[in-house]
Amino acid sequence: MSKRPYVLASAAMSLDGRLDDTSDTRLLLSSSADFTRVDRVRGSVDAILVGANTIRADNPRLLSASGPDPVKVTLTSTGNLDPDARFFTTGDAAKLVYAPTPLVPGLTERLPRATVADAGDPFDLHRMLADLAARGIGRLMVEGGERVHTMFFTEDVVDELHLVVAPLFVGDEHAPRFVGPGKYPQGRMLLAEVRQLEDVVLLRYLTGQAAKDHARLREAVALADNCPPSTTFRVGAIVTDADDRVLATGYSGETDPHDHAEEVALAKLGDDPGLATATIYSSLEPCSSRTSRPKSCTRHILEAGIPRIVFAWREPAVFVDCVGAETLRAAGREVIELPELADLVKHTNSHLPGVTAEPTS
Ligand SMILES: NC(=O)C1=CN([C@@H]2O[C@H](COP(=O)(O)OP(=O)(O)OC[C@H]3O[C@@H](n4cnc5c(N)ncnc54)[C@H](OP(=O)(O)O)[C@@H]3O)[C@@H](O)[C@H]2O)C=CC1
Ligand SMILES: Nc1c(N[C@@H]2O[C@H](COP(=O)(O)O)[C@@H](O)[C@H]2O)[nH]c(=O)[nH]c1=O
Repeated sequence: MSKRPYVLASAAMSLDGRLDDTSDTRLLLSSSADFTRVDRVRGSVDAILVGANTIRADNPRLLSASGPDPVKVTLTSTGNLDPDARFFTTGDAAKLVYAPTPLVPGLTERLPRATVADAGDPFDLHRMLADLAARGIGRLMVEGGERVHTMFFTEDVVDELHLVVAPLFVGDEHAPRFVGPGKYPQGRMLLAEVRQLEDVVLLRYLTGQAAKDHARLREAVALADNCPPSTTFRVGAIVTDADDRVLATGYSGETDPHDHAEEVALAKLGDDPGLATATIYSSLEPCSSRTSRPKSCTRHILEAGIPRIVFAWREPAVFVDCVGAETLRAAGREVIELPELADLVKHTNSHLPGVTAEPTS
């Protein structure tokens, strides 16, 4: 299977599941606090995608005030796009238009501010995603509308969904829905977060590997409850193989007061061949320097050859300035941070100076 970006689908819908009404003006479903959140998510991704019909209906800018503007992406089968639409005229980031092969030369001439990319003939979503990955897009936010969300979900290429429910009805059967009929992946998604933002509710769901990572990391976080009383960090770690089977677990102080969770788990594995395709889950960013022992957990992970590291809480500068995540990334390892679980970890570490946790769900 070809490489594709991490796909985050985002939508705001009414209580009757509509993305908009059928009037000429765009229906604001999000609250002001939610628009601020959406702006932050836009600032955290590499690219943002909407369907050509959303450009025609809303004339969106798709910019971010809170981060670098993401690359803008759209897709069309007709080429019916206005070169003066705000999608093309606002922001400095690149604009990409994916179209079926026969349309590419004509559209390239008509849309001078954009790069028109070949999506195959017929249009191939997987080819488009592979092309985005090849252009360096690691995280793609998909804002809709209905046809686009339907296609991404039925093709099973969504990793995360941010669904906002607004407290109003649209009541028009011609208004666009969040998604239409189709053959969707079976099974339940993982509900990772529920957040109230003024009068709307954000539901954050995860699928596939993203859901597995979240669930395993939660287990690693809970392991830290076994740590003996300590004046340093209380951390839990789990090593899993390529099939998500647990190879080993560890927690701080498990056998000796100086033990770190990751080194305890790794010491149980020796040179297990499964390490070459393993993932290590740690509630805290792996340490990059130590006073009590010669090797940092970052060094242990590098020497064990583990290719994937998932952690929740970036180490705060309580004792040292940690560069574990940067060091592992620089060495070519895949490092995934799930900050939504950081408050749980802070809660277990509230004995440390300056560490306070928000209430957790
Ligand atoms: N509330 C919210 O969060 C959001 C609401 N919206 C709303 O959604 C509505 C638009 O939704 P909808 O009408 O479904 O349109 P979409 O925005 O999903 O765009 C559909 C268009 O995208 C292109 N397209 C889709 N699939 C393909 C494919 N496989 N190959 C080639 N091109 C493809 C086609 O363009 P073409 O016709 O040019 O061939 C198609 O008409 C608007 O009212 C907008 O306000 C949109 C985003 C977010
Ligand atoms: N109406 C609506 C959304 N609509 C999305 O926002 C786009 C407008 O972007 P911009 O012009 O940059 O502000 C619009 O085209 C559609 O993709 N999004 C949401 O989170 N909540 C909402 O209620």
